[in-house]
Amino acid sequence: MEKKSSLPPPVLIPELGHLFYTLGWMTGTGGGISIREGDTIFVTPSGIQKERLTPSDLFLLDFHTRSILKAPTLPVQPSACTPLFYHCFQLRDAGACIHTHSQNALLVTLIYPGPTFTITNQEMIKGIRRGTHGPGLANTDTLVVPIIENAPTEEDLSDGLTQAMSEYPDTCAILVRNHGVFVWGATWEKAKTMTECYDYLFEVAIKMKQLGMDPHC
Ligand SMILES: CSC[C@@H](O)[C@@H](O)C(=O)COP(=O)(O)O
Ligand SMILES: [Zn+2]
Repeated sequence: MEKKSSLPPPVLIPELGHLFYTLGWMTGTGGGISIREGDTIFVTPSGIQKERLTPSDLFLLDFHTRSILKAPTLPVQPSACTPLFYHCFQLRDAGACIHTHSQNALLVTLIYPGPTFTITNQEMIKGIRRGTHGPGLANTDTLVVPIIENAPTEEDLSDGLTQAMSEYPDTCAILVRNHGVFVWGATWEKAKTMTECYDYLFEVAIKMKQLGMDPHC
């Protein structure tokens, strides 16, 4: 059983931003984090260093109307990823969504030129769920992650993201070529641990290919 965090999202999100920056997932202001708590969506501000966020930097939005309930005092907009986070909340019933610019995520989109990343026979596949609320996969299952093409703005990724969500109903992640990955989960803990498992598997696949090995065996 997972321990429930008592940290409110405005405290938790800056902590996660700092951690993800140290992992190289959210450098140069890239990436984003959003958490849903009931009818309130907490989202990172646009263009702000993720490792330096404070609780007062977070936006609070209404889940149904998308209107801003609370904004930082700084002249700043909610993350450009906000429409994509909403797709995760509204189409996949996510409780949290993490967008990283991890180089592992980016590189697999280059070494898998087709529409999906796949890997099998890895222990860490067991850390990924079949759909937002489904059971964990088996280590012998083939993990499939759709890859969509990048676009000039984050908002332009909406069509590709929603199409991939409907074509791959079991996935909890979507890769964006030359860009990064969106991962969601039922809770922030599940979104975080699955992002870690996905990133680990992306890195393993890159290294296997470098060694001339096949990630599908
Ligand atoms: C380094 S700029 C990256 C952005 O264009 C975007 O891809 C991103 O991930 C973050 O957008 P933001 O609006 O700052 O939350
Ligand atoms: Zn991005």
